[in-house]
Amino acid sequence: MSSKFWAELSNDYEKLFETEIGYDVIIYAGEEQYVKEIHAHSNILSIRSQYFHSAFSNELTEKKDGKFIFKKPNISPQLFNIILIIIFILKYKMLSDPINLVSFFVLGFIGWITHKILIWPFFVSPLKNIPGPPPDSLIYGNVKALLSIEADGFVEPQFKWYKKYGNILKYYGIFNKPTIFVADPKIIQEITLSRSYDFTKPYSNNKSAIALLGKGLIFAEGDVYKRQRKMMNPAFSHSNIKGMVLDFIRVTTTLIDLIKKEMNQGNSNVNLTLYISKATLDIIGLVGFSYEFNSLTSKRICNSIRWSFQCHSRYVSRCHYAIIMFSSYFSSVGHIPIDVNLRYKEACVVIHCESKKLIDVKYKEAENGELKNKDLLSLLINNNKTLPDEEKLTYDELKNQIMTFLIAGHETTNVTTSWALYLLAHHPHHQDLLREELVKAYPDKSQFNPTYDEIHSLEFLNCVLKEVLRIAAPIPISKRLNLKDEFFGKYLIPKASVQKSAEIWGPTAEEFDPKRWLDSALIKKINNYNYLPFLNGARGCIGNKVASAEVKIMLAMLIMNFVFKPIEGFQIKRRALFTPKVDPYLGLGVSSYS
Ligand code: HEM
Repeated sequence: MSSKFWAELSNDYEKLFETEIGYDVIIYAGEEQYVKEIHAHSNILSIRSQYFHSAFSNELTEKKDGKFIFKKPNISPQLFNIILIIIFILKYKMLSDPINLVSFFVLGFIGWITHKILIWPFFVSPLKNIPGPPPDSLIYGNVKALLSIEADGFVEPQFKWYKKYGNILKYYGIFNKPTIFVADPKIIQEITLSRSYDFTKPYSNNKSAIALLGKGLIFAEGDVYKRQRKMMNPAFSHSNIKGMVLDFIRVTTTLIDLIKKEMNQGNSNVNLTLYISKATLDIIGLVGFSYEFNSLTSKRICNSIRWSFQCHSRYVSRCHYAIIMFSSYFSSVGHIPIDVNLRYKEACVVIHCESKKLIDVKYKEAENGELKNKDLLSLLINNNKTLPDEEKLTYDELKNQIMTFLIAGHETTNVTTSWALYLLAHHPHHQDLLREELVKAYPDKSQFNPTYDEIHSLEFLNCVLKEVLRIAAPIPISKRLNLKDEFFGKYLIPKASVQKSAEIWGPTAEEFDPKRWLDSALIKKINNYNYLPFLNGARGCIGNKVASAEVKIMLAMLIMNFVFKPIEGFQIKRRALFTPKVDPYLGLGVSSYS
């Protein structure tokens, strides 16, 4: 191809941008992992990279008042590319020279792949000098190591890297995409607190989750996010959460009855995974939207339960994880009609229909005045009615919060309770100490009916929960993408690493020891940036008080009723995916405590 060809192509490209999305366009350069301004369209390389970029990404960013904001292109990138191709074909009469046309695409593709996998990550990327592990493979970089199942306790792979390479390191993602891990409390403070709005959740990684959850509080950004969070904060107030305690107790009582029933049938080794998962689903159904999933007691798997479990099992499956990773490069991968994609799509449709039904019922009830229930959704609807139009949540935004609460509030508390029981079973001394505290406070367990404040006044229970969240954080990684042109492109904040650093937690940092939370010298060293199971700052977990009260009540009631022990010869591993799960399941020896 002649330089004239590229120069003219450059003009076409520029015109297209000018007419369709304005001149001052910033490309969110997926392949380069940092936002880059297109200063001029004269450079052949940048045109090539923009062209290929636009073929594989679907978001563009615009600069306004010095800030980068995400902007959907007026035309889809796919359409954009098709238009470009048609222009080439018409302009250069490529159809009359098919060899030329094919070689254009083949060479372009080979060049792009070589640049992306072999040249850019090692020789061009601004991250090239940051230390970190070498890639294990050209295709999946270090991702396989990150996803490996941990058999030796709770030490995540990134923690091993962090020990070797320091608290700012780089690993390679799919196609050797360099990604930064930060375990430096000062940088974490900057990202989560002082400049939290300069760092967004990376859209390309979250496309699949957004299809499921919609842009509720977890995935909203910018001003939309601020409006949603401001509007939703009051629903999570201390006084509202106090009212949820009875629901936590009611569901846990059913859970205890079921475990007792299984024991009465002669089973002393119990698979607790499904019980706990169902209990936390029932709880979030009640406190989230006064919805009776009754998953613990119902034999029939009704649609609503099926969609929830379906999306979890799909969502965490390795195959789906691989698809999520690859679809951040090739969005069409998520549309290939294979089983995993079809079932995921089906789950999304069912979820949206169920959420719509739920919200329509509430809207109808709300026509007759204020909703009486104190679940989160009712509180949001009541609050919404009082707000001026510009502050209100739209119908879709409210609908998206249903799935947001369900996913954010079910899996996290499920995983926390499961690991708490596992750890207490493996540390019988701490299990005994906890039971001692509980029995002292509530000698008659049938009268266990604590208030919100009473449950938080139990000191050792508090230590146990904090330690579980430190050693087995349910969300061990938060991903962020900088919107400003930073030296580093993309930050991954491995909470697990700051939460297990020997510098802060001492030589027993990797061990489960709830008593460390009684050490006043240690407490002085702990801050919001070296202990962050709920993250902190503007995007910290809105449900942290709900979660703490819920897990504490479940644990307290289970420990007052049962003694948990490991099953000899049965090995439990930690599956290092989104919320690290118990693998294959939480099997524990259970005996009654009376
Ligand atoms: C032990 C249980 C829980 C843990 C450890 C936890 C942890 C977290 C973390 C780390 C984040 C920040 C994620 C990120 O930005 O990368 C988060 C966000 C969030 N969590 Fe939780 N969570 C828990 C329970 C809950 C519950 C019970 C609810 C709802 C009832 C909830 C609702 C949310 C929501 C809506 C967000 C998004 C907040 C925002 O961006 O403003 N979480 N959670």
